[in-house]
Formats: sequence, structure tokens, C-alpha cells
Amino acid sequence: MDAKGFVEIDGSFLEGGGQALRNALSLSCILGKPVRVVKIRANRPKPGLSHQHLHGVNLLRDICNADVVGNSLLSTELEFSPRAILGNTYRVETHTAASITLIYQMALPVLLFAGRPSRLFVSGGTNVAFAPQVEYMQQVLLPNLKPFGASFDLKVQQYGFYPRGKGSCQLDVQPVAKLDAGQFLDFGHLQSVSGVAFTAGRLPMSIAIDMQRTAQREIHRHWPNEKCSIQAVKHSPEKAHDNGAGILMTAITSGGCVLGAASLGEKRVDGNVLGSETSGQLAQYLRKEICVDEHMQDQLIIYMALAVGLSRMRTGPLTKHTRTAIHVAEQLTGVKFDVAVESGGHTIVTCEGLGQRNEML
Ligand SMILES: Nc1ncnc2c1ncn2[C@@H]1O[C@H](COP(=O)(O)OP(=O)(O)OP(=O)(O)O)[C@@H](O)[C@H]1O
Repeated sequence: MDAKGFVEIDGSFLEGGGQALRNALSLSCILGKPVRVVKIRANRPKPGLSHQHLHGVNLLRDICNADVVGNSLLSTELEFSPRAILGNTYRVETHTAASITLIYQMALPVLLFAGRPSRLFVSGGTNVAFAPQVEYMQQVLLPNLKPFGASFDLKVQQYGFYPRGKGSCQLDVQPVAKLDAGQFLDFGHLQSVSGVAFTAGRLPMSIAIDMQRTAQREIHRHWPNEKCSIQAVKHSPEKAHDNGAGILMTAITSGGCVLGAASLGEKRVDGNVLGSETSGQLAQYLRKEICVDEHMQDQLIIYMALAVGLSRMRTGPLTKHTRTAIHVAEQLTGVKFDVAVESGGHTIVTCEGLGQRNEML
């Protein structure tokens, strides 16, 4: 902590993207600790706050009635001094394709420690690159938060894609008194694979069907006896204004693990390629029998750090995002994460959480 009482977080460390900022500010609100984040997104081609990050910062400012210095577009340094988390209804209109799920990623842990239920409307992109697709948040993040005793309800009012955005969602969050420790160690065996392959706008339903068939065929090739059912949909014009295509596949195992893999169509969309890439990614997780997928890893770190008791996850090699999340969580909470690499490339991440209580309830 410096002389002015700020904990300084170096945003260029490891991944050097937006995640260090999101985790630092969420923890700042929950712990009531002022933070200064410097060198924000230093490793990105256009460093500093983008629309998504700026809207997230201003949202947390409103949720915590915080004092903020440096909250402007492309700013590379920010001081954030939170007050109590009250909980309310909030609206964020990004007017861009800023990722709605990443704004939710920042606000969700904070609202779990609010004094009353909250509702959060955000407009922007629901399915955009380098961020969880909204279906991933609903079908993979939500069940992975269950062991912590945390939950939310997420409704999509309108799907939105790059470059125009125009998506909108409603997130409802019930506060918790505390987070329980999460155990993600027992893979068991594969029980079923489900998911959704979608198109929207001018992209025809046949692309969704190609994604669906290829993805199902690949899973059945390796696991002929397990159920694999991917739904193919074309969003109506009322649900999505623009062109978009993507797929999310979710695997559930007998040990209670829920793993996801997702892909998004870019300029030229080949449904067979998207279906094959996504099922290939999921099959890799399943063959390795890991309990937490590559993207869920970093998203669970903040919950493990705050929980009461020992959380453990069995995953693949740690991503830079995860190591960044661990670094930020250790700096702000004082907890220690233990990372053990096992033969076969498994990693066991263990953390005795801070045992944070919700002072507002
Ligand atoms: N395909 C995916 N499925 C699920 N989650 C994803 C996927 N791709 C990225 N994520 C998650 O989105 C987050 C991205 O963090 P990151 O810091 O890279 O993004 P960002 O804030 O948009 O910053 P930047 O623009 O600086 O990269 C991470 O939590 C990561 O796990």
C-alpha cells in the first residue's frame, strides 16, 4: 500500500490485458480497498481503457459510489476508491459491440456481496471474439459457480455481434452471506454433451445445421454411447438485427464437471470448420479428464480467493489469464494459491480462501 492508501496493481504483468483491471476493481469493491491500476492493457495493440473496460469501471463506480480518477477512454492509469456495495438496478448502454459478458464478469462478484438483489441491463455484444459468449455464461459459468453457492439469472433480450453490437441482456443477482469453497477434482466419466449452434441475419440456417452435424458426429466418433445433442437455431430478426454465427458445446460428467468449448464465425463462415474446431477442443478436455476448461480457469480464481475454506480445481496447463488472476487475487486478498503440475499435464490449483463475509446483509 502506498502513502495515499492505494494498493498498486501493474496491469502489464503477464497477460497485460483487461482482466487484471476487472479483477482488481471487483476485489477493490468487495474488500473496500482503494486500488491504483497502472499500465492498463499495456500488452494490447491499443493500450488503455477501451469502451468495455470504461463502461465496466463506471458501472462499479455507480455500484460502490466510488471516487474514480482516470476513467476516460484509452486512459492507462486509474485510481478507484470504493464505498459500500448497496445493490440496485443498473443500466449500461455501450453503443458499441463491447462484450456484455465481460462487463458482467466485473460486476457479478461485487453484486454477490451487495446488501440486496440487483438487476443489471447491459447493451453491447452478446457473442464477440476474445470473450465468453453469452451462452457460455449461462451454460458453463453458472453451473461452475454452484459449488460456491453463487447463482444468477441471465436473460438475452437481443443478440448482438461485432461491429454494431445492439445486443441487450438482463442479469439478476441475489446476494450471498459468503461463498463456499469449490471442489473441481472428480471427473468421473462423460455423461452427455449438449449445446447450441446459431446463425442470425443473412447467414442461413444451413450453416447452423453444418455446425450441429459436424460437432455431433465428431463427439459420437469418440464416445459412441454418450448422448450428444446440439440444437441448431436461426435467431429471428426480432432477436438479432445483424449477421452472426457461433457454437457452444457443453459437456457434463458424472463427477459434476461442466466444461465448455465455443467458436464464433468471422467474415467467411464455414459451419463444418466451426463445428469441427469446437468439438475438437471439447474432445481434448474430455480425453485429458480435466474438470475445468481453459477459459473457466481464470474466471474461477476470484471466487476461490474469496470463499470460506479450501477450494481445489483440476485443470490443464495454466493460461496466462489464470496466472494473472492469481497474481492480482494474491496481491489484494493476501491469500496464497498453490499450483501443482501432475504427470499427464494436469494442474491442481488449491487455495484456502479469505472467508470474506457479506457485511451488507
Ligand atoms: N472462447 C471463450 N470462451 C469463454 N471465455 C472466454 C473465451 N475467450 C475469452 N474468454 C474469457 O474472456 C476474458 C478475456 O480477458 P482479456 O483480459 O483477454 O480480455 P479483455 O478485457 O477484452 O482485454 P483485452 O481487450 O485487453 O484483451 C477471460 O476471462 C477469458 O477466459
